[in-house]
Amino acid sequence: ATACSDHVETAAGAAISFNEFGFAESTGRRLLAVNGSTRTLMEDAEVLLEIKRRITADPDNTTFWWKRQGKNQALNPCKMKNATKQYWVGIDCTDFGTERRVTSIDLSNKNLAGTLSPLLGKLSKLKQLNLSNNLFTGPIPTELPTALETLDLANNQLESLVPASFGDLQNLTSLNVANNRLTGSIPVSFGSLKLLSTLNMSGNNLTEIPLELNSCPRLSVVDLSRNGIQGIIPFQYLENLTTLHLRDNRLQGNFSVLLNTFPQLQDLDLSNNELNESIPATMSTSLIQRIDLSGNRLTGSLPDVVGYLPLLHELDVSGNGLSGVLPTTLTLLTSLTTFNASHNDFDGILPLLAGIQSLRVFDASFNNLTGAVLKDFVNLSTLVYLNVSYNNLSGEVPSFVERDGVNRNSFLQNIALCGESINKVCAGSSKSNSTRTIVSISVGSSVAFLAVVVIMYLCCRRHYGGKARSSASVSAELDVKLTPEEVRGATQNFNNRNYVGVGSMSTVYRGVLPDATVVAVKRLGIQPGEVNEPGEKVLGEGLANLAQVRDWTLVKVVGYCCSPDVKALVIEYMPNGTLNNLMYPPRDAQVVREFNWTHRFNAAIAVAQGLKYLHHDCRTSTVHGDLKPSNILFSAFMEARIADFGVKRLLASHGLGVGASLTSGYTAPELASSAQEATIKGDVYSFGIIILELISGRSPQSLEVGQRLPQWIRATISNSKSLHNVLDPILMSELRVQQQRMAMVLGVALLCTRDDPQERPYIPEVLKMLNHIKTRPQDGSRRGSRRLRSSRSTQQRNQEIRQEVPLGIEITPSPPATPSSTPPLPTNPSLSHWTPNSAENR
Ligand SMILES: Nc1ncnc2c1ncn2[C@@H]1O[C@H](COP(=O)(O)OP(=O)(O)OP(=O)(O)O)[C@@H](O)[C@H]1O
Repeated sequence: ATACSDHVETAAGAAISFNEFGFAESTGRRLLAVNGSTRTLMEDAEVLLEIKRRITADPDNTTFWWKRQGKNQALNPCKMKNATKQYWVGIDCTDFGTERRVTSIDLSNKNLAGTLSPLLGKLSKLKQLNLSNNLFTGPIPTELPTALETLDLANNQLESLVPASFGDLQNLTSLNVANNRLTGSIPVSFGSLKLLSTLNMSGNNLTEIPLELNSCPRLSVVDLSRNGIQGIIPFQYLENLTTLHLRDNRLQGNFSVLLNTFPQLQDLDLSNNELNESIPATMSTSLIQRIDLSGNRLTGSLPDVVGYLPLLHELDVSGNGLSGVLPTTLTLLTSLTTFNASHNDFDGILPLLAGIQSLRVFDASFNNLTGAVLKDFVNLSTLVYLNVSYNNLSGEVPSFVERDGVNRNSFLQNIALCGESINKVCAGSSKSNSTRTIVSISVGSSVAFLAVVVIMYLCCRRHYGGKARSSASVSAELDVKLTPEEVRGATQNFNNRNYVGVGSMSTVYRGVLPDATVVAVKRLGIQPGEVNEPGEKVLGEGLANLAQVRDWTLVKVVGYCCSPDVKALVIEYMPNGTLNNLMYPPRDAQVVREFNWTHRFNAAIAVAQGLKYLHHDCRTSTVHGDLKPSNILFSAFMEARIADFGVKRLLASHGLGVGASLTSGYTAPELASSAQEATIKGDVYSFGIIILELISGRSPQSLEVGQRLPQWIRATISNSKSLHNVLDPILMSELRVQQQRMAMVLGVALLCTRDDPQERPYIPEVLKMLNHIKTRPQDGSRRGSRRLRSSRSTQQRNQEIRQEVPLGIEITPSPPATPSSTPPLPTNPSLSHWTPNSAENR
């Protein structure tokens, strides 16, 4: 009997000897005393049977032949030469003198579910273990085979602390436990892994990287992205490090050491962290090829030194607070393929990159760049994506060959740019705008309407940095009216193949415009003749107005069509679908798993930014009036944007769709019970419900009749004094690390959903609170004392939040920091590959 005898008893219960074919035979003796490591093939086989026993689902029958076979009930896990069937799939053996032993298990991608046997560690000769891409749950066994060289448990649902015993795997060269639910710190024992070369622990809930990783001299590829890792970057010197990915964490502090003391570094990704220093002025990593610092809070300039990195081919510093001119040394980067400096405060002229014959992607949008666009640059034949929109560029855009990604959309919102290629007549030019469909604001339409359009346009188009626009550019940029032929052409005559989804008043189709822009065409369900001719004209004007409301926080209305038989809005296509798609069936398990707290919190902040824009940053406040998850759409980079602003109200003002009531559960009580017009405080209520839904995973429509989500949540937490009973189970694994934030965000949502509209905060105040919660240190330490100028004092609001969430969780009152100008945008390429509509349409 041994400590593991319970497992042994379930095994064969008979001793084994080899027959002449190399098969083992039962001899009737008890077989395995798994007191230490396995010593024979038979003992290896017994452990494999125990591993199999822990597998609760094997839909492809992968382990079917893992059993005794033949007349003699022989047990041989090693594949016989030339065997094509009836062998133990996934097992490889190696000869050790006279004996064969199990040295490799590969059960990757087999849809297996179950738990990992603690006996795994007994396999004394096992060198390779690959159980990746399955559905294993439970903990990683603390005892693992000490001969292991490669261990791959990625893409399962393993849930535990990272065992300190990993440090005993002295032969380990590659460890991959990405995309599980591991928590806690990486153990300091990792410092003993002297042969470790590849370490991938991305997509877990890890919180700390130990300094001891610097003692792993062979480390070459490290990926710790998408965790909740806080604190400073601890790496100091690793001679062989080539790839370091730390994106989507909460790392702070200085990173100059990475660019100066890692001689082999080629690929550095620190995107979407909380780095707030400046980019180092010296860099000595001469092998570096890719640097991604996007989505941080970097300040200062982009130093000249980047131009002296001879092999650099990808540089992304977008979404920071960088300023100054773009360095002229960029022209020296002869291998550059991708340059992204968008969403910063750069000024000066566009760098002269026409000589870089490898350049494929150039994005300097949302800055303050000035000067002209040069002919050689725009005609660079390698360029597949160009975006210099939202700058102050001027002069005539030289003629160029339009192509995917390089077209007139590359130059949007530069007041002083003109030229035939962007359909805007240059002052003094006699050429008229000819071929394209400029909205012809008909002679018959009233001057008053034009004034309305111009005012709406001016107030609701905001440069990223809030710059005002002159009316001179307005008429030329109203290039949004499409003919029914163009809309039919884009959607292959509304072919069902292009069907995306349907709402109460419209059907949405995917479409492609002649310039290859992929769009969503929202065809309004208005029958020919339902609107008379004058009404149609006014409706067209209303749609044109909607197309002018533009901000990066909103789903862009690219154009509209208003003819007797086709009334449609042509909208930016959002490949990651709606918030509903991400949270509820039919949905993709991987997507759900990845729609974690960070994504949800970022989505809440993005929606608050969008509402702030609509309510307060326009000169004329715009009420959304129908905010709900199906009107929050996600871009390819998982940025949440608001859609459908004002559509239902526009239709209602024409007596259309009056039967299509506002979606229950999201409408504020004062509006649901009266015929009152939508209000901004009504939007705040709907927003609060959406946050409650993000936290609880419950749609207000899933509750019993008469029950409301805020009341249900208030009652549940005041009874249980715990977040457990209200939290979406998918977020449960993050609770320990994010508890304070979750509680505070919940408190904000409950403030927003107070019954009395007067008691609800305005959205800028909500945004400040959310930004503050996002930036506050997890340990609750206090920040500076800048005060929030709002209708209520910050202390009062903090007090209210705590009243709303009586959980016994310490919520440290501290004044909100001024929100950063550009909150980092979440990126998640794997989500962007997912097409919600394919699932939806099944
Ligand atoms: N811009 C877009 N990109 C991708 N998919 C979209 C886009 N706009 C809408 N959809 C999809 O089409 C569906 C129908 O959208 P629509 O706006 O017509 O209705 P809704 O907002 O879902 O409902 P309701 O009309 O009741 O408010 C959405 O649920 C979404 O899945």
